[in-house]
Amino acid sequence: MSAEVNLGRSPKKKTNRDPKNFGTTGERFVYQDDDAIEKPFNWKQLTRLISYMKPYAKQMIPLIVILMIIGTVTKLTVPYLTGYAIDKALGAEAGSSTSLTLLYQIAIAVLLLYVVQYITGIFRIKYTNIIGQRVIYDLRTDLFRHIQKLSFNFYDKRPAGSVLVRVTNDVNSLQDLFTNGVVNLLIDCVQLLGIVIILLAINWKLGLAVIVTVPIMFFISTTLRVRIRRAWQDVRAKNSRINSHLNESIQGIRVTQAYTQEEENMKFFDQMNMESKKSWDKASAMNQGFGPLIEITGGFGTLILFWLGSSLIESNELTIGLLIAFSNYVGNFWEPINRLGLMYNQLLVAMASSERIFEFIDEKPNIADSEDARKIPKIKGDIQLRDVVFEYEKGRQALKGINLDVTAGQSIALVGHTGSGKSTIINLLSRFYDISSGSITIDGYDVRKVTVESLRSQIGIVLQDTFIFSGTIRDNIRFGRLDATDEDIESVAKAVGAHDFIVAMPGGYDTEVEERGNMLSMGQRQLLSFARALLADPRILILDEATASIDTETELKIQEALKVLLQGRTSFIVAHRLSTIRHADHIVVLDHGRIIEEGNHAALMKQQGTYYGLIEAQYKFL
Ligand SMILES: Nc1ncnc2c1ncn2[C@@H]1O[C@H](COP(=O)(O)OP(=O)(O)OP(=O)(O)O)[C@@H](O)[C@H]1O
Repeated sequence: MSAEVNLGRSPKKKTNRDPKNFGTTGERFVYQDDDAIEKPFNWKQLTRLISYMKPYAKQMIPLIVILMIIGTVTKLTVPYLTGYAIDKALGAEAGSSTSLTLLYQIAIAVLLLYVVQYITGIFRIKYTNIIGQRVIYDLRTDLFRHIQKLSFNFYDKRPAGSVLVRVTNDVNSLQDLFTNGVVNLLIDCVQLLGIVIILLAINWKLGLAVIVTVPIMFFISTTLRVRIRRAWQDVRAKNSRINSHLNESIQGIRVTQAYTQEEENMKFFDQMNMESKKSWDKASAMNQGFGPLIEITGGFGTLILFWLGSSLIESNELTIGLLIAFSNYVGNFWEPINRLGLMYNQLLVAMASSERIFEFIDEKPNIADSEDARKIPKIKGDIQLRDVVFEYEKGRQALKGINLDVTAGQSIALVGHTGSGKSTIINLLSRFYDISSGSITIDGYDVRKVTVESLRSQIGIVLQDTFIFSGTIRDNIRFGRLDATDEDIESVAKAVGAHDFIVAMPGGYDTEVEERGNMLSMGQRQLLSFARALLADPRILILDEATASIDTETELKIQEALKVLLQGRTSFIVAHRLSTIRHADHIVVLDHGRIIEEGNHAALMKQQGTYYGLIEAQYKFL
């Protein structure tokens, strides 16, 4: 696109007003909950997610696995050595005597094991973080590259906020899974297996008795955690509704005060605040119950251990040292089970996030080059519309058979009531949508048969809602043609009459403007967007004229700038100002998707038809 396209401004957004989707329903304020926050397991999706690790798998995964195995083995050796020390060095085993030398040796061995465990842990975390960060980087890049290609109809159906949430929150929520989750899952499984084997090897009877508590533990850890997490999610959802309401209230404070709606507003706020408090109380109560419940189950395991263990010691089937080692292993048991419960939770959330991310990645742009698409050569600017029919949604025609012949260099003003189809025509010319039937040709080339890039790069678009990106004024103009020199930029700014106000700004062309250019006036923003379009020097120019009223002086400046901008190009203007309409070579009057009148201003006024009525009604004060 040679000039500017504002994706944020989708003309007619449809919102899903199904009450089922609303969290808080009030008569006036309705805040929609985000999509599902968790989804059941989906192996295919998980495999697809994990495939993002593939590029790094060869390099790092073997190393991580080795570090993980060393770490686990060292960890699991310590309890055994402790038991051994008690039996052999402290003489707890029948027939053995106290040996301080052996005790020191074992203590040094334990210390060394801890050091090894610490070092392997550091490197393992380092490498898993590297993989995690790279995977997230790749995923974010893929997603951003893809959403930039998606067509207008995709954005028509989705509020900008939901797209944003996917690129930020959903990707971030996968971060934990990749940095710790996958590796921890492996470590925990290996550790659990190791402990089970050791327990059974030390004493199978005691081992079996203790392992019985595992399913209970696992059940508590997963089920209860799921419920606790949901409760906290509910708290977050309620808080985010409060935030939405706050945001809306503050933004609309002038209207609220003007209509004395403060009390009414307060009632809604109070209701939401109360809901948030209730959900917090609930979540917090559940949270407090979790720890003690785990401890009680742990205590139950210890009870079995000591009850059965003591009788095994009596019958000489177990030594005191081994019983202590056993109890240490059991202590180590809960840790991985607990983490697996956490991991299970993380996976459910990751499933929902990845589903949403992949839904975007799998969305095919509607507007894509056909297989035999060719580059359109340098455009002259002859345009033909033949029986153009278009529907945004099946069965509702926005254009009902438009025929139009435009010769290169002509300026066409599109006028008509709101919803008559003006914006639709300009959207179709640059192929933001494909027509349902008929044809649109530029210099004899059907727009569907040429590459989108070659077409759009020769069409400039200046939208009503001028989009200013954060950066300098110079950068904003340069957006029209990235290789333009500073001299080119100044020369187009001068040509459209923007130079004077730019140099009067504190930093001149290097003044930083905020995103959306709030520090610039409407007229200044318009002039900047004209400069941007002029720099791009497109053969066809599409202009959606701003409707906002501006003072007469700025109006004159804009008209002057327009003259420069339109010179020598074919232009389509969704015109709102009488002066613009009057200067157009050809005026097309639309009504309910049809052309009902066309000609120049004088001829159309003479007809005393719809155009005459429109001008009389809308422009008589200008
Ligand atoms: N993205 C969309 N999805 C569905 N229908 C749409 C969409 N955009 C426009 N329409 C419908 O198509 C018809 C023509 O709309 P269009 O935006 O072209 O009108 P317009 O003449 O430009 O109006 P305005 O002067 O208000 O901008 C209208 O009935 C409108 O509701």
